Amino acid sequence: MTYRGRWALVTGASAGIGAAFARRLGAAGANVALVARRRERLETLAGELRRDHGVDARALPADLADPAAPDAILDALSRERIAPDILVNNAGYGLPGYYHASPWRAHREFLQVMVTSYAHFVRLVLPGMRERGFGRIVQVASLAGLVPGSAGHTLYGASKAFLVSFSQSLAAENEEAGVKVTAVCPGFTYSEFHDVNATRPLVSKLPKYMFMEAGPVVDGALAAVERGHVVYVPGLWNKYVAWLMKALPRTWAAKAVRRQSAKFRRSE
Ligand SMILES: NC(=O)C1=CN([C@@H]2O[C@H](COP(=O)(O)OP(=O)(O)OC[C@H]3O[C@@H](n4cnc5c(N)ncnc54)[C@H](OP(=O)(O)O)[C@@H]3O)[C@@H](O)[C@H]2O)C=CC1
Ligand SMILES: CC(=O)[C@H](N)C(=O)O
Repeated sequence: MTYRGRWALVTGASAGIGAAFARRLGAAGANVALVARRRERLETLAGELRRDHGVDARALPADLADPAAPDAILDALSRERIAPDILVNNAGYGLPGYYHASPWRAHREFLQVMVTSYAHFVRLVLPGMRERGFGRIVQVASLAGLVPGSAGHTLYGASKAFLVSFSQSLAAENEEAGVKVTAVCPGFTYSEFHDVNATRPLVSKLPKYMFMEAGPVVDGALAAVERGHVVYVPGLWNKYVAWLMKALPRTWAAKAVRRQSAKFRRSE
């Protein structure tokens, strides 16, 4: 699939899965608007995309914990007459510990980044996509959004379950308008995610077959959105876990998640 001449907006583009999306989309000919907090990383990546793929690229540093950020980003793009045909909602992190152990501000900001900013970006780009009869919306959820909640990182699985359900409704509402929507649900993926939330010592003890590189996750996600696959789980192991969690009685699945997640969720 070529996206030559189209603009993509990628959040969380300064590292990991988001940076992989930006590179794959650039390689497919898309111009790419890059959003994250680390300006220097975005500018370096924008230069790489221009140099390696001959596409246009913009660095748009922003903290998505700021409720005004999505409007400011789309206003900046609109001033340059840029209207995204592709949105990759990806920015995210894990907030370790039990719910009562973090202040409400930490939870409020988490929900702003992981849930509200996603919904806000979609609302800002969707009308234009529908008018043009073309749109691709990829929302990076997680396998954690398809399984019962774990102890620790309390809002994480819930935020990802929201993205799965939100994407399903968006797909149903917009299929006729030429707008395709996919929630991609990776399992453990090599990125900075587990360094940022200081769980690397825990997850590094997990079997390697539980992990995937970001590139194949992204390749699968882009192929999934093109074929209209609304909830996409990359990798055989993750597909097996998703299937097992659906096949088991809920109480058994919840017990299994509780047992397994104790190995990689921080309780403090
Ligand atoms: N890695 C994994 O095992 C899995 C990850 N996921 C999901 O994938 C997505 C990407 O994570 P991943 O690539 O792994 O992790 P990384 O930590 O490598 O990348 C996270 C990205 O999100 C950005 N980000 C974080 N907080 C903010 C903020 N407040 N404002 C703007 N940007 C922000 C970071 O940029 P910066 O710090 O520069 O702001 C960075 O670009 C997340 O939604 C995560 O939940 C899902 C399943 C598995
Ligand atoms: C980052 C992830 O979503 C991973 N599956 C985890 O739960 O840590």
